[in-house]
Amino acid sequence: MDLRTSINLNPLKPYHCRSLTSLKPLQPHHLQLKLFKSNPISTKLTTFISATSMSIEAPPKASNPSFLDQKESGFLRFVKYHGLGNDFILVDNRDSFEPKVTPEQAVKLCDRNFGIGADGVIFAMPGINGTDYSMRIFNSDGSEPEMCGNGVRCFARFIVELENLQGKQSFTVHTGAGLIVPEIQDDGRVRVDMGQPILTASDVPTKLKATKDQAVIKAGLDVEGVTWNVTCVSMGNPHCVTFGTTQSQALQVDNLNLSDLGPKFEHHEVFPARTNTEFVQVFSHSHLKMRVWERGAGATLACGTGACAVVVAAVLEGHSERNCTVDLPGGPLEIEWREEDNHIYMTGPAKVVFYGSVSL
Ligand SMILES: N[C@H](CCC[C@H](N)C(=O)O)C(=O)O
Repeated sequence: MDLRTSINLNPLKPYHCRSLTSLKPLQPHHLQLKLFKSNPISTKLTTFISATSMSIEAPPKASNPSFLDQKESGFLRFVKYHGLGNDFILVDNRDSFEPKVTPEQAVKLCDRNFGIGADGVIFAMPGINGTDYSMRIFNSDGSEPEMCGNGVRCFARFIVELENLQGKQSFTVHTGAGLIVPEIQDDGRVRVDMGQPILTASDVPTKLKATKDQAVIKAGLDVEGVTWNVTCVSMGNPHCVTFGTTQSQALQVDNLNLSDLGPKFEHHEVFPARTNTEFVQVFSHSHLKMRVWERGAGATLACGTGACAVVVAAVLEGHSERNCTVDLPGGPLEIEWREEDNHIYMTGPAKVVFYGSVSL
């Protein structure tokens, strides 16, 4: 893999690194860093930099689409985005329903040591059944989830760049979770209609016995001898939300060892499609804090669908109101589970990190 990166990034947050032994290590000469002082399109000046010193400005304005239009044979152009540190490689796939990157290539691209580094790869594809666009995503382990909340905010910003749109914009997006409608707000954040939560146990899916109206609410889940109280919610993708164990009802989420706990939930036999797991601390009836172990991606800095599932579980268990701020390690999301239409609305940022091209 030959990686060429034109960097317009804010200082990268320290990320967890994934070690994948199956990858051939990149040779130093493979990595050609180009620092664009401004918009990568118009810049003639490129400065080759030593890796030790980088003073980098964010681009003065979003790049216009010609960066992505330029076709370098054998190279895939991409834009790196993040939503509260949950980061993605975005690919302009509007000309085809066939992803330009295979799941196996996605694993290599997502690797934080030998690739670009990301929690997933997201494809902007043509619309389906009359929607403006469709979105597909591969997790960093190559699996394909139904939906991604932080990802769809990045997707919306990406579309604005590609189509050179200005101001408030809203699109219809077909996803594995059904119709999703993101809207760019005046302050640049993205508000997303995430649809309705799915609570029927068999649809999450989970084999746990329903505790109320076919839903699994505050049920006991045994994880290596410890019984956790869990509520299971699907946002198109499965979530297991816990506020504590039968021994300790009030979690201190910063004290949890997610690397140890997370996989035990993700691969638990009661979750036939695996699960994302959210560990939640309640600050007040409108303020929650969570950490997440994501299916197919591990501990991430944020999870949009997870934050939605957390508010649903918090309301159902009586911990919170329907309007909440959810603090994630990467920052806060505003979540509203609206009673009138039973839809969940998520509002949060999505930021460009850098533009690049990579040979597959
Ligand atoms: N790993 C998740 C997909 C990404 C969800 C998360 N990044 C979000 O923002 O919703 C899954 O396999 O269901």
